[in-house]
Amino acid sequence: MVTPVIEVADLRKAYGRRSVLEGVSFQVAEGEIFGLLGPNGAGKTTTVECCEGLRRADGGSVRVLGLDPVRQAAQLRSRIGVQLQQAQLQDALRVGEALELYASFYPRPCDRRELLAQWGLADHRETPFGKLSGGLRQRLFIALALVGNPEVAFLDELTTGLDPQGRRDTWELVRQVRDSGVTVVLVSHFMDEVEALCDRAAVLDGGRIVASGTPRELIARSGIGGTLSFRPGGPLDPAELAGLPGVTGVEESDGRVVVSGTGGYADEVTGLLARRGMVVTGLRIKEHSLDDAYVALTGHRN
Ligand SMILES: Nc1ncnc2c1ncn2[C@@H]1O[C@H](COP(=O)(O)OP(=O)(O)OP(=O)(O)O)[C@@H](O)[C@H]1O
Repeated sequence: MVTPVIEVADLRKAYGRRSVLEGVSFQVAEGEIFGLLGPNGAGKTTTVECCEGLRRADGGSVRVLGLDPVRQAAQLRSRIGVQLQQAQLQDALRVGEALELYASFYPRPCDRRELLAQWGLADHRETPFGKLSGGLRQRLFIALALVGNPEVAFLDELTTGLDPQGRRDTWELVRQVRDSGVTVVLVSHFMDEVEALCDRAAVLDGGRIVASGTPRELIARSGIGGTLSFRPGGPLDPAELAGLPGVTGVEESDGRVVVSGTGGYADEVTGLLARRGMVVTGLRIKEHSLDDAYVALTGHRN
């Protein structure tokens, strides 16, 4: 990895006697969308707040853009953008006023008109915060995180409260933000979101990172594999299939053969069928999703 934008090493944090982070380490590269996943209470927000300089770690080290978020807070603050998890604004504050207020905290804020248009808020410039729908509030919070032209944006619960189309639109906008050179750290509960959006992700559980990598790597690492099923055109010995590398199970029902496996098991099965000259029909391959991998890695249903 080229010089990482975020370097977290052996991060430790306790609230009173309760240890929440027990040696968390990960790195985020420039210009990537990095996801932080984990069950409720896993310590995601605490980790991100240590990166933002909002919380002081008990041990370990955190560097963001090469800066110590606590000791060099003033320098860092102007270079990062933060979407607060349960952010609230005064009901009477208008959308345009909120953006101007947040822009005033930064030395090089972006063009507010463009930002409003980009996030579909142009027609709501004069709308008071209290009158915005849940979806528009969410878009405003994201816009507020970006108004300072940050080099790193921390987005927490990005699409909570958005409808399916709104979520997809938001993902596309976040990709554009990434493509413009901003590094994005995304705290998310939604596996489909991480799978669709993140270049890499880390799974936090029990105060530690239990796995990290691209969504594909996380699925592969969880060892859950997938299934391949078909109707054979002639007799086939299930024991022969079961003996192939990566195959973890073979079942037959209703004339269909269902082979489960991991790694390159599917290539092994199709190779065997080809060697036997076996014609099959109704071939289906089902790969497991990041959702399945998450359950396998953490033992929690999301
Ligand atoms: N200020 C605090 N004082 C005491 N305990 C806290 C404090 N903040 C968080 N905690 C506890 O620390 C644990 C980790 O919280 P944190 O918010 O970091 O987790 P999270 O993974 O972001 O959870 P969620 O997905 O529910 O937002 C939780 O059990 C929480 O109750």
